[in-house]
Amino acid sequence: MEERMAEPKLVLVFSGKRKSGKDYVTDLIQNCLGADVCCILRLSGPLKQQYAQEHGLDLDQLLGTGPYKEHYRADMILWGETRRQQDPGFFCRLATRGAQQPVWVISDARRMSDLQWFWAEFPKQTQCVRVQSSENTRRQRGWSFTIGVDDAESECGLDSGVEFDWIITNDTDAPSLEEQLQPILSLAKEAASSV
Ligand SMILES: Nc1ncnc2c1ncn2[C@@H]1O[C@H](COP(=O)(O)OP(=O)(O)OP(=O)(O)O)[C@@H](O)[C@H]1O
Ligand SMILES: C[C@@](O)(CCOP(=O)(O)O)CC(=O)O
Repeated sequence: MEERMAEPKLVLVFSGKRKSGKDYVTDLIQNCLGADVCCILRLSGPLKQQYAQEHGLDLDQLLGTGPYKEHYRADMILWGETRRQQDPGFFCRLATRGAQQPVWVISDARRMSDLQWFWAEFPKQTQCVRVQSSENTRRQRGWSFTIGVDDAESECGLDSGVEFDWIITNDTDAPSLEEQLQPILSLAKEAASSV
């Protein structure tokens, strides 16, 4: 039985490479709109929860930004992929369960099957947003290329074949995030206030 209570007015599905700033940008959006209007949903949330439980790990650290998560990333990816092979929408359904706000921000789409799930469930509401940063910037934020992670579907699954509705460049020499996010915020405010 589906636990979802309300249909969202807008679903912003974010993707981007590691340390491109997906969390930073989506937090900014939520701060601008308010938590009563906009929720941040992470597909990796239920994945990490289940993975931590099965492996006796510290969920808070897996949800954080530090090296602990990176240590387990490759194995978490493989673990999640076995679940997705059986049911590609598994984590999408869990992550969106019970969401009530009119604007949903999905912070971490990684695979075409993630986008396809949102397009199928919410064809009118779904907009795809790519966050991009140069490798240099990402390195300054702690990224380093890892075989089995940065060359795998988890990081490369949306590199091509997607026409993003919006592309946000999160680099110091790009226009400010406030400026770049303006049209998305306007759209979200409009959607949230529609009946
Ligand atoms: N525009 C910015 N200004 C200052 N710091 C930033 C900016 N964008 C990102 N950061 C910082 O860079 C780090 C990585 O950003 P963030 O966690 O948002 O990336 P991510 O794409 O969600 O990474 P991951 O895939 O590892 O979850 C964080 O410490 C964040 O605060
Ligand atoms: C295992 C995985 O969910 C980790 C995501 O971690 P994060 O979004 O970078 O915090 C990535 C994946 O599902 O491929």
